[in-house]
Amino acid sequence: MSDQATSPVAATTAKMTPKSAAFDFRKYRPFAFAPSLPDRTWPSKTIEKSPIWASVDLRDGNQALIDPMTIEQKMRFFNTLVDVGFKEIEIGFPSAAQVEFDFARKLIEENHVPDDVTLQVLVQAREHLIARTFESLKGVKRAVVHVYNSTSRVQREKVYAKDKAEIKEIAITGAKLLQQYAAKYPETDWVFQYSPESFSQTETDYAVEVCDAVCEVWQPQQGQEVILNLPATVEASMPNVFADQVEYFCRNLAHREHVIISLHTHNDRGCAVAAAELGVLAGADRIEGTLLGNGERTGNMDIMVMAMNLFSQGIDPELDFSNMSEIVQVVSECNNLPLHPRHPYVGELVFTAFSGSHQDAIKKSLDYNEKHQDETDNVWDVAYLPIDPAHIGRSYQDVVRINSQSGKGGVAYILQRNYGFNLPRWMQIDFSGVVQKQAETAARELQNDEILQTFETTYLQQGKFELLDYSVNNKGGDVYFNGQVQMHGDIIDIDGTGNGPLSSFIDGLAQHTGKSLHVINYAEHAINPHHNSGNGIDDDTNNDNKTNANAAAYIQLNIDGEVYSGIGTCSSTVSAMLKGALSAFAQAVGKTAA
Ligand SMILES: CC(=O)SCCNC(=O)CCNC(=O)[C@H](O)C(C)(C)COP(=O)(O)OP(=O)(O)OC[C@H]1O[C@@H](n2cnc3c(N)ncnc32)[C@H](O)[C@@H]1OP(=O)(O)O
Ligand SMILES: CC(C)C(=O)C(=O)O
Ligand SMILES: [Mg+2]
Repeated sequence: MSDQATSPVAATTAKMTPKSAAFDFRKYRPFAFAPSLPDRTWPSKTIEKSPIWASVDLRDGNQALIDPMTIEQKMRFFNTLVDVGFKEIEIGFPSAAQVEFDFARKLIEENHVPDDVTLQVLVQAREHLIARTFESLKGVKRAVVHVYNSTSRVQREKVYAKDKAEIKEIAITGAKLLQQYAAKYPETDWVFQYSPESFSQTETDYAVEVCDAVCEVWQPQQGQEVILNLPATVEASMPNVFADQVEYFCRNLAHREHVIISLHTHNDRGCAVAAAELGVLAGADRIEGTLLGNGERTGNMDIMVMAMNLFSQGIDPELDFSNMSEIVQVVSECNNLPLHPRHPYVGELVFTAFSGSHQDAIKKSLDYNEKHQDETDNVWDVAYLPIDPAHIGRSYQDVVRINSQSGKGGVAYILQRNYGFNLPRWMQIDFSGVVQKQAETAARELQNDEILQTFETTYLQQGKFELLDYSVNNKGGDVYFNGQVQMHGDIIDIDGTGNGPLSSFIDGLAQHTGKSLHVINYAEHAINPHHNSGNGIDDDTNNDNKTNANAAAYIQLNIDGEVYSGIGTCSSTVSAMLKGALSAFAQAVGKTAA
C-alpha cells in the first residue's frame, strides 16, 4: 500500500471527488492582469495621513438597493455625510431617473450644499446622458462630473464587441463631451473625473494608455487638476496585486503631477478595505467608498472602516465618527439594510467578550490603566479592544457579557463596573463557579441583573441568619464580642473573645455551634456610590466605624475543614465584616442542612 492511500488527507480527498464534480474549480483561471513590478515600492511605505474621501453612498450604494432611496432619504443621508465631514459626495446618476435629477436640483436650488462640499455625479460616455447631467447641475458653484466606460477585456470582447482602439475612442469622446458641455455653464467651477471602469481587470498598460488619451483631451495643469478613478469594479485578485496595478499606473501615467489618483474598490473577495489601503501605499490620493460598505454585490469599500483603521493608528481620519450610533441608524434606515452584529467597529458585539480569557485580559488591562494613568500618557492600550469604545459613543457596559464560556474575570468585571463590588481573586473564583453552573443550566447568556441576583442570593440574602445588635469592647488588649444573631428564627446570644472584632465574633460562633472556624482570607472596600444603584446593599446603621460610603467585606472561612466564602455589606465596615463572616457561616450550615 502506498503512503498516499494510507494518509487521512488522501482518504478525505478520495471521498470528496464524486461529490465535487459540480463544484468545479477547473472552470476558473488565475488572475491574468497583474503587471510585472519586481521593483515595487509600496510594501515598505506607511500611511501617514488621511486620503481625500469621496462618498458614493448616494450613487453606487443607491444603485445596489432593492428600493432606491427617495429624495427625503437621500437628503437625510446627504446631511449625515456632511456632518461626518465628507467634502466630496457623489449624489447620484442624474441622467438615470427623475428622482436622481430632482435630487440634484433640490440640493442646488435650496442651497443645501455647504461652500466647502463639492457635489459629484456619474454619467456614461453618451451624449444625451451627459447633456442631461449638466442640466441637472445648472447653477452649482463647483461640481465633479464623473464619466466612465469599461475597459476590461471581458467587456471589450463580450459587451461592446470593440477592440482596444475603439474602446479608447469611447473614453476620448466622453472626455470631449464633458469639455463641451462644461463650456456651456461657465459659472460653475467644473472638475472632470474619468474611470476606466473595471480597471483591475484591464491590462494595466492599456488602462494607462486610455487615461493618457483622456488627459490629452483635458490637459490637466496646476489649478486645473483632474481625477482619474481606478475601480476594482469586481474584486478579482489579492490586494497586493491591486497595489501593484496602482503603483504601475502612477509610475507610467504621463500627467501624474496634475492628476488626483482615486481608488474605488469593491468587496467581492472581502478585501476592499485592504486593497484601498495598499493602493494608498502605492500612490493613490483619494478613496471612494460608502459608509458600512453598501454597494453592488458584496458592497463597496467601507469608508468608515478605513477611516477608523487610520484613527486606531493615531492618524486623523478627517471624518468624525464620534456620533457613530446615530450615523449607523441613518445609514441602515436609508439603505433599509440591517447591520451585522460583528461589523468592524460598529456591530453590536464588536466590543463584547464572552470568553473567559479575553474578559480576564480586558479587566486586567483596564484596571492597570486606571492605576497607572500618569505613566500611560492616556494612550489606549487594552488587550482585545483595538479602540476605546467611548470614542465612538459606545459604553463599557457591553465590553463583557456572561455565558458558559466566561470566566471569573468577566463576572468580576460585571459586579465591579455595574454594582461596585470589587471582588478579591479568591472570591472571584468562588462566585464564578456559581455563575458557571447557572450559565450551563440556562444554556444561554446571563443578564447582569440575573448575575446580581445570584450574587445576592448566594452571599447577601442569608435571611435565616441575621446579625442583630452587638457591641465590641477592648479590655486589657483583648476584644470582647457580645451580641445576638438570628438563626432560623431563633435569637441566639453570641459571646466571644479575640484580638479584634472579627476573631471575637468567630470565637463566639465557634463556642455556640461547636464548629471549628478559622479566617483564611479577608478583604474590604468602600463601595463607590455611583455603582450602588440596584444592588443588595444593607444600610444598617448599627454600630461603630461608620463611613460615608457603603462598605463591602469579603471573608473566607475554614469551617470544619471546608472552605466557605461570604460577603457582608453595610454602612459600617465592622458590621460588613461580621456579616461577611455570618454569610460564610450560613453557607456551611446550609450545606450541612442540605
Ligand atoms: C460599475 C458601475 O457601477 S457603472 C454605473 C452603473 N449604474 C447604472 O447603470 C445605474 C444608472 N443607469 C441607468 O439607469 C441606465 O443604464 C441609463 C438610464 C443610464 C441608460 O439606460 P439605457 O440607455 O436603457 O441603456 P443601458 O444602461 O442598458 O445601456 C447600455 C448601452 O449603453 C452602452 N454603455 C453602457 N455603459 C456605457 C458607458 N459607460 N459609456 C458609453 N456607453 C455605455 C452599452 O454599450 C449599451 O449600448 P447599446 O445600447 O448600443 O447596446
Ligand atoms: C462607475 C465606477 C466608478 C464604479 O462604480 C465601479 O467601477 O465600480
Ligand atoms: Mg462601483
